[in-house]
Amino acid sequence: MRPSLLKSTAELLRRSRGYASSANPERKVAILGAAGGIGQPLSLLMKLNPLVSSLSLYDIAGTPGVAADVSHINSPALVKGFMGDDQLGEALEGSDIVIIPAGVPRKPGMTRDDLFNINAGIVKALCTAIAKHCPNALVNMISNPVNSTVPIAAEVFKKAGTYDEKKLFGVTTLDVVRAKTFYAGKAGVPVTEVNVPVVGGHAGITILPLFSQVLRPWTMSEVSCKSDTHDPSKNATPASNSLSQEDIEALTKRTQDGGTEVVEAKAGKGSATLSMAYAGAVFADACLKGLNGVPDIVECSFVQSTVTELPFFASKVRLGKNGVEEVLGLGELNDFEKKGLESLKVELKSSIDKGIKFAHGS
Ligand SMILES: NC(=O)c1ccc[n+]([C@@H]2O[C@H](COP(=O)([O-])OP(=O)(O)OC[C@H]3O[C@@H](n4cnc5c(N)ncnc54)[C@H](O)[C@@H]3O)[C@@H](O)[C@H]2O)c1
Ligand SMILES: O=C(O)C[C@H](O)C(=O)O
Repeated sequence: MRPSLLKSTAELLRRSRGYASSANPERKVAILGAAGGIGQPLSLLMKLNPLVSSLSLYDIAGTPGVAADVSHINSPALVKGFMGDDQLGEALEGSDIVIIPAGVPRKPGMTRDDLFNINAGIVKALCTAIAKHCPNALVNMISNPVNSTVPIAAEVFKKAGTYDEKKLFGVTTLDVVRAKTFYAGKAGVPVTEVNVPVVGGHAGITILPLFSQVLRPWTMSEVSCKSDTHDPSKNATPASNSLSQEDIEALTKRTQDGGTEVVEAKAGKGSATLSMAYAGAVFADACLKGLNGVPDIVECSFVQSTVTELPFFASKVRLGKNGVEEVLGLGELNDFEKKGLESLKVELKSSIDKGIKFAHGS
């Protein structure tokens, strides 16, 4: 059979089996770094997402095995593996969302910035290919240091003439996942009744959880892989008043050091992979829902921003058909949070500047 006929037959089959509709159109998701510690469980979770019709798994090695394995799962997404530079273009072609967990992870004693020298080049090369092969895709950047890799991506896209600030996201969902879990554990409240905006960036003190705004989920109907629907009328739960300032300060530090806690526990075998895959899948699911026109999808993300004087900043973002629909403000901060906000700006600015400088080749 001719390849074009094969393709249209497969598409017809999928549609006739009810996998795509006008509300849930065909969606292609590409994962770059799919054979890695995050990439593999993330590939599994995206294969389970019913909004994905085509899943493209790319890495420099190991993807044929991962793709063959994941492809046997009886969910709708058609899985294809791609390996090496020669196949990157095909992997990206037609993608609606590109998720990037490619790059090296930390070992004990390292900061995320210590990864810059290797990961900056990887991200620059991958984003150059995205600009060429799927310039309209939403990009979910996981590779560290996120505070620098997102500005690198922006500069690469600007140079290629494809930059759209609505379509570039630093994935900071794991900070939110941790803040919710740690808060619920300490306050003794069900984790499903907790939501914590985490703002700033994704490294050390640049991670600022706003525990004064501990909210009931924004009408989250299910916990797993569901993004939150924002309802500003739902305000602080009584639980937000139940912890002492000392507890809140300890929870803030634990959230900021959450990545290091995992790096040390893994003792040289990498950083968070499973919780990150979960967080990455939650964020990608939110992006897919936004693209599909589901209203009021809100997640925290590190995006181009005017919330502060810094060009990129993580805060709550409303997602829509074009990516970022609205960057939401910080809300009211208490004195502790105001101090945290001022202290993080110097480090965050320096990481952003470092990324921009690298992208310009200086
Ligand atoms: N944003 C976050 O919250 C967060 C959380 C955890 C980890 N991370 C970061 O994610 C990255 C990946 O972590 P991991 O634990 O999966 O690492 P890993 O080493 O297990 O996997 C990385 C994968 O990237 C692949 N890779 C390397 N260069 C590539 C290229 N040019 N193109 C495509 N693939 C390439 C490798 O072959 C490997 O399979 C690290 O930078 C880590 O710091 C971010
Ligand atoms: O801590 C790391 O190096 C990985 C990641 O950024 C995390 O927060 O777990």
